[in-house]
Amino acid sequence: MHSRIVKMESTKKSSVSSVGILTISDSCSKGSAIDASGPHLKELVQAQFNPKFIQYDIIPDDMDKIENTLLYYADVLHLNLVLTTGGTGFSHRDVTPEATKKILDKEAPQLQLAMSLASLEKTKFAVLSRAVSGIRKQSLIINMPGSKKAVSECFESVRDVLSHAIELIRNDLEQVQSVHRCVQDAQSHPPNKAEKTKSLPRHICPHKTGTGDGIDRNSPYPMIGVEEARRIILSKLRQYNRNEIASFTSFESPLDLPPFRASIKDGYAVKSGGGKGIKKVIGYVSAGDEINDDDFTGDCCYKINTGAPLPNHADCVIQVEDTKVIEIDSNVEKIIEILVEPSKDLDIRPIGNDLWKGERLFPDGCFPDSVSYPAMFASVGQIREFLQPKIGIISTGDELIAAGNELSSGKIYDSNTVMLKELLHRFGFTDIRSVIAEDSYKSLFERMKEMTNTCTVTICTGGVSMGDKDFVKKVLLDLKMDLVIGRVNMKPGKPMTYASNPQGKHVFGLPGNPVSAFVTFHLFVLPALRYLQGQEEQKLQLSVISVELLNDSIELDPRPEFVRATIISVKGKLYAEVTGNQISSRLQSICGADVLLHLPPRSSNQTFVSKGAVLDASVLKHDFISFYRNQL
Ligand SMILES: Nc1nc2c(c(=O)[nH]1)N[C@H]1C(S)=C(S)[C@@H](COP(=O)(O)OP(=O)(O)OC[C@H]3O[C@@H](n4cnc5c(N)ncnc54)[C@H](O)[C@@H]3O)O[C@H]1N2
Ligand code: MOO
Ligand SMILES: [Mg+2]
Repeated sequence: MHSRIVKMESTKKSSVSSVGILTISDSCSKGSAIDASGPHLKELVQAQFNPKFIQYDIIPDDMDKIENTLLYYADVLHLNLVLTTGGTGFSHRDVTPEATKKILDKEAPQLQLAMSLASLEKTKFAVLSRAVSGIRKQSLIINMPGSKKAVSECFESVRDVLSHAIELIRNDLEQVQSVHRCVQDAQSHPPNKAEKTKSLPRHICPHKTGTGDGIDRNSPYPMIGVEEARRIILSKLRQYNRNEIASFTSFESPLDLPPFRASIKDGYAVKSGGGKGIKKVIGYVSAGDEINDDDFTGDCCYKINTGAPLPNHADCVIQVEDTKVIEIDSNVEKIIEILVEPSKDLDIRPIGNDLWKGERLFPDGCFPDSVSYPAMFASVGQIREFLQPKIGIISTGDELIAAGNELSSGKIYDSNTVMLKELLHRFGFTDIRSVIAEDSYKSLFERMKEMTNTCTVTICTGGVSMGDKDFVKKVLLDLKMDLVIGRVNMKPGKPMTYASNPQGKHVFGLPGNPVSAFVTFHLFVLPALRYLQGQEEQKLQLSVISVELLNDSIELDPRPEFVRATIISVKGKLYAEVTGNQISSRLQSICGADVLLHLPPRSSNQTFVSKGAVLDASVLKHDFISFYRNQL
């Protein structure tokens, strides 16, 4: 897919602030034809709406690609308006309407009628268009034919109603989503019928999505679920960084291992044809010796060590335990007796037994990690470090003083930088730089620009919530990054922010509270870093186990909660005990934290979890069992 993001400064306000233009054409996608209708649509859209953001792509006439791109535009980019051009006719490759119908929530046939009537005034061939229009989530999607003239006519016939159509879609869905969120956050108080109507949203939802200014001071960012946030981040990584990820299937061994026939035992190299009995010891072979090519008779043998190269004319090794010394002189064995019948190839590791020349270092389904990757390369003579994404840490805050310095009034020590560095080391990431940014727009803008220029992943802490010095989101938008996550429905970590750009740069704006940063690092940053190391997608998240709760009772929060807990093994069964007060400023709650317990959000039929509840828990470290006991 050829992809280009065009962003413009807005001068007049329009409700159409983000537009997708999708050219669907085999020949334009291959480069054998030049797309005229897509760029023309872009000019028309720009003149009509002056949107802040236009996403323009060219893809072939392929059902799956069309469907996936439309889903990406509607579900991930949340574009207001999506105009497709091409693939609407009668030829066998034309499948745009079929792919579009598959993803629409509602059809809007009158838009097509308006466009058809306008086109029919110019040409009777307009009846040969099968285009469809409709709504998916908050996006209005309209198919148009694949010529410059046709898109002009079609756009002209509907352009005056598009802005209003989008206002209707956004208001409607905003309302529904706000109610849904309130239900999620406070399920003990489900909205009644009146509350669901547009004019009566009386229930004050603490997490409702607003404009963030004027009288509506709620965050303008929708609060999405943890799983949805993970999906969005992964889709961005796949979109922007897939090609950078090394394919482990391509590494082949340049040599055989072992490179020679090697003895598996300490013993005697013999000719199996010589049978058992008395043998004259005609030499000693140790690991590292050259391969011996001298022929010998069946009544002779070589003393040999494990790993030593087998003499070329021997075909069997008899271990020391199956022999007897008959004659020895000054510690040098002269004659021995073989007590068992020798058999060909016994205790010999053939050439290429462990890895043969041309064999893949990392077979299918077996992905390397920070140990096996450099070790496998070293075994075939190559020095290779495991993939190390460049990582930048920015801690924001005028209050921060680095440990080791004197604390003055109103200041606190910076623990986030140290914690994140140590976590990165724990998980094998070494290419790290860090900086502290002051709580000013200028300072943060400069630090963020610098970091995003040099690093693939920037982990920023603080400055993502609602304060007048919380500049992270604004800076990311001004750096023209796609800010696709502004809040997540979780505790702690609600203001978690994520943005990326087509250059494959990713920024995680973690909340400043130290425990919120700890939790969101594990749930969102670590999987992204693992992706960039080439890890298998199923292995990006922390391992999840089942544990039994030891605490008497824990009150549930309206948000799903990730609670730090210590693991106790009682005869192999795993129990979890919460690490004290869980307020997100109390760093001490990560002391002794072996897992993050997943607590469900409060609901009308569940307001707390009690002792004995079986819960999922994300494992934070390898040595995750703190105590072993015989009984509780
Ligand atoms: N009006 C609202 N206020 C807040 C909301 C909200 O929804 N509405 N959300 C709260 C939640 S939840 C969190 S979490 C925090 C997130 O705050 P920020 O990401 O904006 O972070 P800061 O304001 O910069 O700092 C918060 C807190 O953390 C301390 N901090 C920051 N950096 C460090 C560091 N490197 N080492 C140690 N401690 C650090 C900072 O001093 C503050 O105490 O917002 C709530 N507010
Ligand atoms: O989500 Mo904040 O992280 O509750 O403290
Ligand atoms: Mg703040």
